[in-house]
Amino acid sequence: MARGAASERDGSLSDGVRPGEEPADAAPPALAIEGLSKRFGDGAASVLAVDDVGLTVERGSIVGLLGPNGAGKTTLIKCTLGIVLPDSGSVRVFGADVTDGRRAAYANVDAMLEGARNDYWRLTVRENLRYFATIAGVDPDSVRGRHDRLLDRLELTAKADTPVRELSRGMKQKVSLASVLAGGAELVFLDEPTLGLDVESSRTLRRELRRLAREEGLTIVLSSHDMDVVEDVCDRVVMMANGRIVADDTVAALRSGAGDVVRVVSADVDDAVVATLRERFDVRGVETDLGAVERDGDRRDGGDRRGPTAVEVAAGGDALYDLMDALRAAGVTVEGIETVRPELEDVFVDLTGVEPGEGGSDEGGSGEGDLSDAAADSRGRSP
Ligand SMILES: Nc1ncnc2c1ncn2[C@@H]1O[C@H](COP(=O)(O)OP(=O)(O)OP(=O)(O)O)[C@@H](O)[C@H]1O
Repeated sequence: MARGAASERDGSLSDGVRPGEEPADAAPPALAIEGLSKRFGDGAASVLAVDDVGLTVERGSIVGLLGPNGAGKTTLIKCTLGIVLPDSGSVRVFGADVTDGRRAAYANVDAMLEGARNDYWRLTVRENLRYFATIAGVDPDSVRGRHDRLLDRLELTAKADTPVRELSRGMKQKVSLASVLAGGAELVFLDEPTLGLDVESSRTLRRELRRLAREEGLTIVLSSHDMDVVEDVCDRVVMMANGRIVADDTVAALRSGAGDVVRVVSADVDDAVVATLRERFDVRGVETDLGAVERDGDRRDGGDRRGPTAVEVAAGGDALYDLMDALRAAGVTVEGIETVRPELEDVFVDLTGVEPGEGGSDEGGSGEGDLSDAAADSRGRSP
């Protein structure tokens, strides 16, 4: 995003309190969205991509935006960034209404949308950081120390003077993140920031995101289909489906609120028993004697399976008694029973009806190019 006279702080991203200002705890949130709606097209063929969404993101927090393909995440982010004009609703960034003054409101906002595509590949890593600091309105010499720290923490120091085009994909992605942070943005939108990264690079990037939020007060809105990344990094998760927010809570609260799932172990649990249970209960997983787990019909075991030995069933409260009755009626001698904590992925499937990364009610894309194109346009650059 174009940034105006961005701050030239060299060690911290957070504003602190200046004389005459309200204390930090009274400061407006980094992002406040109210009643935001966006419909594409007219008449019967129109799509209500975002449907009356309200969302507040506190300073220094990391919020994960999740949802199946077509849920409205991209449109919501585009509306928030001013790339798409919403039909109704308001967006305030650090208290500033974006319709009152776009340039000022977005002064400390930036976005990394599909990673490496936004960098200048012919420039070196350090030249990219200096360039993006400059277009953010910051003298690059004044933030040299900040750039050194970013390069160090993202393990890019050895490549600082290498043209970006010569780097691996993972490194390019880390350069993109560094570029986004080079000018001192205080609110950043990161679209699939770890997509395609190897395990080590992903870990480095996650660690740096956590540190930036915790130590420097950076506010991050992160969209990802990777539940591990979301669990690892995000303070809070906002799930969207069909243009609406269907859940907004911490990972722990979402998992604990998902209801009890019990795991029943027994040599008597075979395919016939599982089929019987499926008629009355929500069977979440089946564990075979080979140790493979089948979830929601997606079998991942090999060919030589002899049959399940454990089954996971959603059975909180009275349903547990019903389950025990059903097992007894099916001639199953229970060898072990335990409560299983649902994964964030289970919560996602429950709320949206689809697996992460799959389409929701609409398989169509945005129809107007992806976010990375929009971001590149808004920043006036091309790789
Ligand atoms: N420019 C457009 N014209 C028409 N329909 C659009 C346009 N942009 C988005 N849509 C529709 O709006 C809905 C929400 O799309 P959006 O891209 O915001 O979802 P998403 O959650 O970001 O999906 P993904 O995970 O695939 O990126 C979809 O039905 C999509 O087809």
